[in-house]
Amino acid sequence: MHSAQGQTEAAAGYLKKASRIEIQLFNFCISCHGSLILRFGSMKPVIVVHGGAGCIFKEREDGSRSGVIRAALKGYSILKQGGCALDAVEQAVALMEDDPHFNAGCGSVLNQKGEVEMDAIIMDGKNLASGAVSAVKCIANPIKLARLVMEKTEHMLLTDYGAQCFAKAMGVPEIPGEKLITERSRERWMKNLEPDSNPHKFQTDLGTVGAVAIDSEGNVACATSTGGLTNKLVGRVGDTACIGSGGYADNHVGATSTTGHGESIMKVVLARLILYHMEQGMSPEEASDTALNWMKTRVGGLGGVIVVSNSGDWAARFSTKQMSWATVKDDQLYYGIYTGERLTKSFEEALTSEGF
Ligand SMILES: NC(=O)C[C@H](N)C(=O)O
Repeated sequence: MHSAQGQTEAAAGYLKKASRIEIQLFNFCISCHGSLILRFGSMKPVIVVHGGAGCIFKEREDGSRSGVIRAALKGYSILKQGGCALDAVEQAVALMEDDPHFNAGCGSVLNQKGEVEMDAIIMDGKNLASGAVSAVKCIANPIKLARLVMEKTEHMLLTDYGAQCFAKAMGVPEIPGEKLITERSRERWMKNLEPDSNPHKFQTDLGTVGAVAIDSEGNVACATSTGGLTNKLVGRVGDTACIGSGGYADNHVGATSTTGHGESIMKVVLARLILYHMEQGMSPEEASDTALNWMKTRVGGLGGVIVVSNSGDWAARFSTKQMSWATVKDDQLYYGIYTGERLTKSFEEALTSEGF
């Protein structure tokens, strides 16, 4: 009896192993609707980035547009050279963190005390590994620290002082907080401190950054980074650092990165909700619209999302007035800011015009 059971278990174990070997050899996956996606050879890489949903002031439009285009070109170049989705999203987001047009890294909005406190998350769709940091100060690229949390610790989220100690231990250079503060974010912070101010008016100019990608091996990844909300309470942690809210990536479905009103995004767990709708058979676009609409009607929150599916379909959708976004697929760049806007250029032409 025992030995028969033992044999059965051994056979089951062998089968598990055998099917795993097959999966590695042929790299196929069974989608949620039961259809078989065979990926002999390689996937076409795709990257989608966003520079935040909200209301982008006229004077910031050009900078915002060129910032997302540059980030998408950077990420796609990595993918085109055979780099992995994780590297592509990390580098694309780091580029936007360094760009003062966005509310992430340098250019982040200020908390009530006039300091920059940043949140970031990265996730690997291959094994669902993820790393995040929240309320971090005095580092240039929170997304790189989030990746170190993912790769060098057994944890998924480090915050504030602990994250700072970890950064030090990892040799991440500390920079003066002042270096992350732009004239614009200081002005806005001061305006919001005036007794008759309306901080909500300025919350519409959000500017969080994010990226999702699929690489030639069919692996997906996401990354999101933000300074959060203007004049937020010290220690406020937003959606960006929270897995399933600020982003989610799973090779079985796809990857998504979100932006918008963080507390609303957390209430509906927006990133995972989109992937859930895709598991139920919706396209990235339908899933995004359904989830954004749900967030609007259920909790009155507005936002934007970017999505890539595990078959390389993508979407950039928002319920706010604007969201800057850019995508590269099949060596073609697509980008826009306004609802319905979809401009296009070849990858090569864009590389030249952006001076890469
Ligand atoms: N700009 C944003 O997207 C804000 C971010 N979701 C937050 O609430 O922290």
